[in-house]
Amino acid sequence: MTELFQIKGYAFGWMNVLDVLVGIFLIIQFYRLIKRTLAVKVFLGLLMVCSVYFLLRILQMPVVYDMKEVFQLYGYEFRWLNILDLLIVVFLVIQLYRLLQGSLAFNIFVGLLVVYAAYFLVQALKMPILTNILQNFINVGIIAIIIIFQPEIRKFLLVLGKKTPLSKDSFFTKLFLPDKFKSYKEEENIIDELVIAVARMAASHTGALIIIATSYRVKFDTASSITIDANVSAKLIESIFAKNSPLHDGAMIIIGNKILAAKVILPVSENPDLPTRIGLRHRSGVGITEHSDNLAVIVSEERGAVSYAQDGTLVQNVSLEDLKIKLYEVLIDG
Ligand SMILES: Nc1ncnc2c1ncn2[C@@H]1O[C@H](COP(=O)(O)OP(=O)(O)OP(=O)(O)O)[C@@H](O)[C@H]1O
Repeated sequence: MTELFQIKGYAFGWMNVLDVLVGIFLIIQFYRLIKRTLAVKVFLGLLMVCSVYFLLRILQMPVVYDMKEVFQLYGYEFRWLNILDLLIVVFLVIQLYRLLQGSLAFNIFVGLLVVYAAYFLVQALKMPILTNILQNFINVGIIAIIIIFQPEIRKFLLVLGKKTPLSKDSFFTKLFLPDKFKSYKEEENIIDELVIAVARMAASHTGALIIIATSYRVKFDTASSITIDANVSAKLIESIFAKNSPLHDGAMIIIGNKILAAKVILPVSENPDLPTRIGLRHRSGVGITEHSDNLAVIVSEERGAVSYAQDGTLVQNVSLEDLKIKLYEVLIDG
């Protein structure tokens, strides 16, 4: 095939262009296929990691790499890219620490770091047998890490995916996906109705557990639940959670603009770091958010306080204003 153009010594032909176009087409098709599911957040997270990876690869191209040194320290030369590299690594380690903090995986993470440190130590001390053993351990360790940290890796990619340029209000989305740039009247109405209901239930100490599911594939036990399938309205929410209502026990699931079900039994969180005084309503609210990007809104019957749970973290005693901001973040910015 004839050569079309050259970039930094690389020749590009028609096939390369076709290759890129087919690649882009497949990515767009795949995105459209999964855009209403939770997987889209993971996919966007992966896309972001890949983009950063390619960016870093490109930055290491000789032309860029030959930039002038910044300074010298004990005979080592430091370049701008070394500093950027270091900053990115520090940022990632901090993010990883924040993500794992408080979970069982954190101890495993520290254990793995110790193995790594030991490996570098025995290597520096030129102890071949130990070096070999630890090296093999580390090689297998990569697969072990993926298996052990599967929920955390998923959560990490979800967090990244939420902040990608494809978020609803990003410049990129407005420019290239104008159908997403619509008015959010319906979502704003849902938020208003929810906040009104929560305010009234908190004032009357009516216990409530509302799950706002952002993915259509929310999994819950349907055997015990009652299907509602009605528009979200403050009055309906209040009547469901009213103390003498036969539907008040358990959680309510909201998906899109519909109250999908009530009386739902959710998985209870087993996180030992949750405050000991909280009961099952709060624990099950946290439980449903641990491996999904649902938001749980909880009104305490005992204290009349409002809390929400997201990504397995419980935020207690939030004001109605804070709740509204969180709902905007989940339903509109998400
Ligand atoms: N697994 C579950 N899934 C959904 N809802 C649950 C679950 N377990 C308990 N609940 C709800 O929580 C209620 C019991 O709340 P409990 O007093 O144990 O929790 P709490 O967190 O202390 O809340 P409160 O502050 O309102 O008392 C039950 O009546 C039921 O409605």
